[in-house]
Amino acid sequence: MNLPFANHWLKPRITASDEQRQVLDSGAAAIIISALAGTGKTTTLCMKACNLISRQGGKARILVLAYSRAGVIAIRDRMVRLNGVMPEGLEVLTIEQLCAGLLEKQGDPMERLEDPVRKRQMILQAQQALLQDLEHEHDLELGEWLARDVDIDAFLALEALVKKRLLDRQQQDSGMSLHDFCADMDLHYGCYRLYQKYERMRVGINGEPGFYAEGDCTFEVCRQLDLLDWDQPYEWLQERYDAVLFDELHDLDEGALMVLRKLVHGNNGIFVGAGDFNQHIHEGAFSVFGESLQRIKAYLPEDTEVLNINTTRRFGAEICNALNPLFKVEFQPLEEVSDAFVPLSYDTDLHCVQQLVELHAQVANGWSSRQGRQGGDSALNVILREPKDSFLIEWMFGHEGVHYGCQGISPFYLRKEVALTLALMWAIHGNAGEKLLTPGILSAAVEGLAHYGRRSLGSKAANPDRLAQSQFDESGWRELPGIREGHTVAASLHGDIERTRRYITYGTLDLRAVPQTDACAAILGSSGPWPDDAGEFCEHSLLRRIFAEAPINEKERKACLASLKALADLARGIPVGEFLGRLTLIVTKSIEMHRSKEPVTLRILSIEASKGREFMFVAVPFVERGRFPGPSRHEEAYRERNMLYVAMTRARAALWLLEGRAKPVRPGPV
Ligand SMILES: Nc1ncnc2c1ncn2[C@@H]1O[C@H](COP(=O)(O)OP(=O)(O)OP(=O)(O)O)[C@@H](O)[C@H]1O
Repeated sequence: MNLPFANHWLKPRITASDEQRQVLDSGAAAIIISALAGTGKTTTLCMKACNLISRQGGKARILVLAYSRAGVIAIRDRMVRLNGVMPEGLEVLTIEQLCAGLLEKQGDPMERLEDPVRKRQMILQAQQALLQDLEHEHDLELGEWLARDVDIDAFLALEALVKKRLLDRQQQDSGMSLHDFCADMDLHYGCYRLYQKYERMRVGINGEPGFYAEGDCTFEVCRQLDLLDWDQPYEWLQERYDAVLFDELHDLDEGALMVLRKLVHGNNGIFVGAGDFNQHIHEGAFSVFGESLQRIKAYLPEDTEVLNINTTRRFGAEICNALNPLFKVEFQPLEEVSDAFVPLSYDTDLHCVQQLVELHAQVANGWSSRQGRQGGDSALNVILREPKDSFLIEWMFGHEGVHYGCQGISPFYLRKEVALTLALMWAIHGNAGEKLLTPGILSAAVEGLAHYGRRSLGSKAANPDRLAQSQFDESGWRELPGIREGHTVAASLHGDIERTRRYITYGTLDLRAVPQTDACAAILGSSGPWPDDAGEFCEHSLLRRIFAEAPINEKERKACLASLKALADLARGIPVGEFLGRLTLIVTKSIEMHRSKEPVTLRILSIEASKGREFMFVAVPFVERGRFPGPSRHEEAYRERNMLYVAMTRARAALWLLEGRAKPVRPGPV
């Protein structure tokens, strides 16, 4: 195939199109731009920001918000492309970052909770505390439900829903009992009660949260706003900016909308928001965009203008023609833009990755030599639905000596569950004096050991007196090694197999310690025989036991087992020593290339990391019905469709769609 040669993306001259000009020239106090991917929404917001700044002699304070971190990166990128540098006076943040900043300014202590295992522990303590409370309440059904294992995933989904949709407030306004409200909204009553207990413990009796997990800062600001009358000003968002611009309006939930409303009504100049409902991909989240554009408009001034931009500036007619029937949308291309859409079929995963290797060679050699590596980004960007799909890609490209980078996912050998498996392989089969694995892999393995074994936890029950006072008992956590300590331990294990064995068995390098009793220690204690085939090793029942017993939620457990399977598929038929040797070679070569700043010619990205961004050459592999788009409940099916839409709309020059021959997605619609 001849790669398209087009000037539009080699020397982009960015002057506002007529559609964009409407936004720049509008005198409305608020504007909503509703448009498809690549039509220039982010660029238009950046143009508007530059316009306002220059009109105010460079003195304007402008807040540009995005829902996701990837969205923030995209705004910065477009701004630099447009303006050369980030203008002064511009703040680019996610809503959660904005809210975290406000809480910090208020002087609240801001402990962040990012560790999912610790969060799980908190939920289980809330369960214990609620069970204690129930001694005074005779609700047999709830008692029985609570006495069983709590489904952590269900809890997290309900928590996200309650916080994003501000359901507590809705329940109070409804006047219904919690029981009736849950029945009415199809929510699990027991789970809601548990959520309330967890929140009570998180926030404490004095209303000062002990910690903030992702989403809690926005929720806290919403709680503060809720205490105000509808039109009462909120000083932290009052007259702070000359304009507020919002990208990714399609992801807006009720909580974010509440914050946005206060910004818009707080004398912060004009408001411009942009969104594309097809890109709403947040799990279990709720969008007020799309059908309910009215909901947003109700929060904005009366003269809010809705403007549509139909012409995509990212890609040309070929990609538009592929997308329109597949997603039932109406992309309009610019005539002068040439692009290529190339559908390919594969029979097996190996066949799919072999085609990626060929495409990469075509892109890296053909294209960059024609451009003398001057013409911008000549990497192939592979966008994946599932992290497990990167194993075979990394393994094959690693063997080819290709310098690749991962965004939104870690290289497979640095994922905790994989690194732990590799360390166990080495500890069992390795020989003294060998320098297999790298300090980075061992560091991830030490993290894995703490994460899946959670060794010092669980042995110590939470203090019932603290629980009775609605307080978490975190004493067990303080004993766990911190991340820095983990790195130091890992560095001392590198090349020292005896020490590694000891660390896995005892969970410490302290010679007075007693052996652990968990699955990892059991593996080293077992007399074997352990298979020498690296693939069979990964499938061993004792290894699976680590993840079966780990204090993780079902989603993570499934992901760990999927990782093990993907690793087993790579390693099958290769003796452990050879497998670890080959892997170590790939990793050390990659570290060398990174150190010598060799350009990355292959990028592997998650959908989330690709959102809001664009690349010259994009391949979307492993596209099959039931895989990508994946299986989902009816209400979540739009999400799978939208993820494919996001992946397929990232290309500027060429898009390769690799579809499973047995279950292709085309002709569609998805
Ligand atoms: N007026 C213009 N002239 C030339 N190029 C433009 C213009 N407006 C936008 N572009 C280019 O079009 C491409 C898409 O723009 P942008 O990323 O802003 O679109 P978007 O609608 O925000 O995309 P997404 O929906 O994926 O977030 C970018 O390469 C941008 O530089």
